[in-house]
Amino acid sequence: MAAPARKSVEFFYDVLSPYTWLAFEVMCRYQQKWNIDLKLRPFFLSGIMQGADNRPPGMVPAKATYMGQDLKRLTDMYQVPFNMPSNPAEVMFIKGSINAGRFLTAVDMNCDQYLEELTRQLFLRIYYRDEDITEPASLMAAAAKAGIPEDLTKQLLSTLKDQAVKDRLRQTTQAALDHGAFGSPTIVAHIDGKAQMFFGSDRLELMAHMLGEKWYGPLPELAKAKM
Ligand SMILES: N[C@@H](CCC(=O)N[C@@H](CS)C(=O)NCC(=O)O)C(=O)O
Repeated sequence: MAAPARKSVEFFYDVLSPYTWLAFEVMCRYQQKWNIDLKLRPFFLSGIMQGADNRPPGMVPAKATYMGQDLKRLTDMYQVPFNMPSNPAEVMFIKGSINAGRFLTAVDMNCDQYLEELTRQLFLRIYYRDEDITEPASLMAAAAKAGIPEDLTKQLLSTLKDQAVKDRLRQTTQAALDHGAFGSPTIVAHIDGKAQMFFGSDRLELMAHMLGEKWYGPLPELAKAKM
């Protein structure tokens, strides 16, 4: 009997979103375990908020307070080394992620073998070491940790204002909006010819159910070792 066809799962994300880091790490843990092709698709969360007429939950003071506690508990459970930056409002609402989004897009367009590790390194910068992700030197440092050769990084950084890169980031953002996105992470699983959209790091169990895959929790390796 032929093996069942692999299902494709698109992971739309912006590294400015701390919940997205959780979902990203869990999806990376599961990508070899499940019969899926995981496609990382960097988008621009501000564009999503605008396009969906939404606003970041962190702008509502009670939600911001709750999110701080929620993320602390969740990141412990998910084993993701999260630290809230010293000035989260500056990081999220002033500095933003346009350069990081364009850099991830350029990497996706030219050398996507580095995309997963570069994404992780950018998350580590903002949400572990409280470091900048907007300046070219910051992107250089993340790229070096992700193993991208220095000359290639310089060349990619020189394309951040190119129309092709801007258009691609805009198109990816629009593609997510077309699937009904209103925040990050937005995950689109293509199941039996139908695109199913899931929002949030807390919908992965549901997505596994829809995919017909087994869910072992956020730490599948540990769960396996215990069995
Ligand atoms: N419940 C979701 C929350 C994810 C979330 O709040 N994401 C933010 C960015 S950090 C967002 O885009 N929120 C849009 C909204 O809540 O409408 C989870 O656990 O992952």
